[in-house]
Amino acid sequence: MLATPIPQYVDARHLCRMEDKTQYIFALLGLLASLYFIYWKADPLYNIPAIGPSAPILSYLGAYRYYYHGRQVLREGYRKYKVFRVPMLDRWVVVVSGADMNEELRKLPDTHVSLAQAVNEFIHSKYTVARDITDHPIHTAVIRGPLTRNLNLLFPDVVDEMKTAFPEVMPLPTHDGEWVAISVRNTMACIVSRASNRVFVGLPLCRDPKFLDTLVEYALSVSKARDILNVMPGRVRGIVGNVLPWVKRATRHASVCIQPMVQERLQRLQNTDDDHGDKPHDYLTWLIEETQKVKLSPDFVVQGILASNFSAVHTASNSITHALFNLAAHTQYMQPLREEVEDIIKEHGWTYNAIKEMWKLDSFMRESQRLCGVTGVSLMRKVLLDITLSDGTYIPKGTLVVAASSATHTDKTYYENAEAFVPFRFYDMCTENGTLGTQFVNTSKDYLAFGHGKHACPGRFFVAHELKAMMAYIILHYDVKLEDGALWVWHDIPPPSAKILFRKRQSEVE
Ligand code: HEM
Repeated sequence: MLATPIPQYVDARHLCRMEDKTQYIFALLGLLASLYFIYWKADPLYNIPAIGPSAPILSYLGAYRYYYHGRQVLREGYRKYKVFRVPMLDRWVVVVSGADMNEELRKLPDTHVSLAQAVNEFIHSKYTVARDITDHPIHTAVIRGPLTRNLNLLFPDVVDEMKTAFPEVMPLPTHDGEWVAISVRNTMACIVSRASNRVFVGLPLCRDPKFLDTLVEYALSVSKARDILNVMPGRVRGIVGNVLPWVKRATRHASVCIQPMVQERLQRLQNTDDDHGDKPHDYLTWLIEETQKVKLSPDFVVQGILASNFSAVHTASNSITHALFNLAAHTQYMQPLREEVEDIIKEHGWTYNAIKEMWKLDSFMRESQRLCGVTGVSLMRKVLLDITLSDGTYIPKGTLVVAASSATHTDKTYYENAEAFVPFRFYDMCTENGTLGTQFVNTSKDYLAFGHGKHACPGRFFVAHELKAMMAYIILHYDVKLEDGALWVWHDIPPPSAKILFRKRQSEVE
C-alpha cells in the first residue's frame, strides 16, 4: 500500500500542537503533583510518624493492612514511637504508646476530649445504636450509679437466669462421656443476653423469644450499619444513616415490649409519691428516674435499654468466649479452678460475695482479657480542643486518639513473660503482696481492658460477676477441650464457627 504523503505545513503545525499538548500535560501533572504535595504536607497530622505510607491515596494500602493486621501495625508503632498514627479508610487515628502516655491520655479533661463523641465518630452511634444516646447517655448514669450499688441484691436473679439458660441453650449430651462441638460465641451471647436482660427488663421479657430475636438482629445490625456508613463520604453519611432501617426497626419492636412496662412503673412511681404504693426498685425504674432528672420524656427508656444491650452483650460474650478457649487450650488449670469454685459454692452458695471470693478464677479472667481484649486499643477519645502532649506532639481538634492497649498488655516492662498465658499471675501477685489491686475489675495505666480513669467501663463490676458466675457454672458442670488437632488461633472477635468440645463433667474434685 502506498503511504499518503503528508504536506510539510500540516506536519509542522501538527508537531507544534503535539509539543503544546505535551507541555500542557506536563504542566498539569506538575500542578497535580504540587497540589498533592501541598495537601500532604498541609495535613495537620503530617509531623506525627505514620505506620505505612502516609501520602494521600497510598495511605489506603496502610488502611488495608491496619484493617486486617491491626495488632501487628500497633505493635510496630508501639516499638518505634511514643506517639504515632495509623490510617483507616476515612481518617488517621493517633495512637499513644506505653503506660505513661496512657496515663496522660486518660487524665485529659472532658472539656478537651470526649469518649462519647469518639464512639459516635467510630461507629456512628446515632444511626447504629440509638438516635439520641450520644447526647443523652441515660444508661451510663444508671449503670455507674444504682445498678452498681445494688449488685448484691440483683445478683440472685442473674444466677437464676444463668442456671435456667445453660441447660436450655447448652443441653448436656444424653450419653455420659460423649463430647459435643459447640459454637461458643453465639451460645455465650445467648446466655449473656438472657442473664443481662434479667436485670435490664426482668422476667418474663428476658426470656421472650421475640424480644431476644430483636436484640440479636439489633446487635448484628450495629456492625452492618457501621460498615456501610464507614465507606460513605461525610456529607452523604447523614443522608444514608437516616434511611437505614435497622435501628428504627429495633426501637419500634423493643418499644412494643418495653413501653407498657414503663407505663406501669410510672404509675407505681406516682402512687409512691402519693404514699399509696411501694416504689419499684429495678433497672427500668432507675432509667425512668434518670429521664426525669435530665428532663427527658420517658420514651427515652427504650433507647436506654438498647444502648445498655449494645454496651453489655457483645463485649461480655466475646470476653467469656476468649476465656473458654483459653481454658480448653490449657485444661491443666481446670482442676485448681474446680477446687476453688466447689469449695466456695459449698460454703456460701451462689451469692455475689461468693463469686467475688473466687480469686483464681478472677485472675484467670483478667489474664484472658489481658491477652485477648476485644480490640487492640482503648481510651478512645475525640479531641475537642487542640492539645499538645508532653512529648511536644500537637494534636488538632477533631482528631481521634487511642491508647495501644494490646501492645501495652504484652510489654515486658510491665509483665514478666508477657506473651505467655499465665492464668494465676494476678492471683500470685495478690497473695504475695497482700494487695487486691490486680482484680479483674481493676484498671491501671498498664491494664486497659476496661479503659481507665473517669470513663473506665462502669459495667465492669456487673460483668465481672456475671462472667465469673457463668465460668463457675461451666467449670462445675462440663469438661471442655479443643477439637482434635485444633489449635487455638486467637481473633479479636472469635468467628461464630469456632467450636469447643463440651461433655458432662466426668470427674469429682480429688
Ligand atoms: C467484658 C466486658 C466489657 C468490656 C471489655 C468493656 C470495656 C469497656 C471499655 C474499654 C470502655 C471505655 C472506657 C474508657 O475509654 O476509659 C467501656 C465503656 C463503657 N462500658 Fe463497658 N465493657 C464491658 C462490659 C460492659 C457492660 C456489661 C456494661 C453495662 C452493664 C458496659 C457499659 C459501658 C458504658 C455505659 C461505657 C461508657 C462509659 C462512659 O461513657 O463514661 N460495659 N467499656
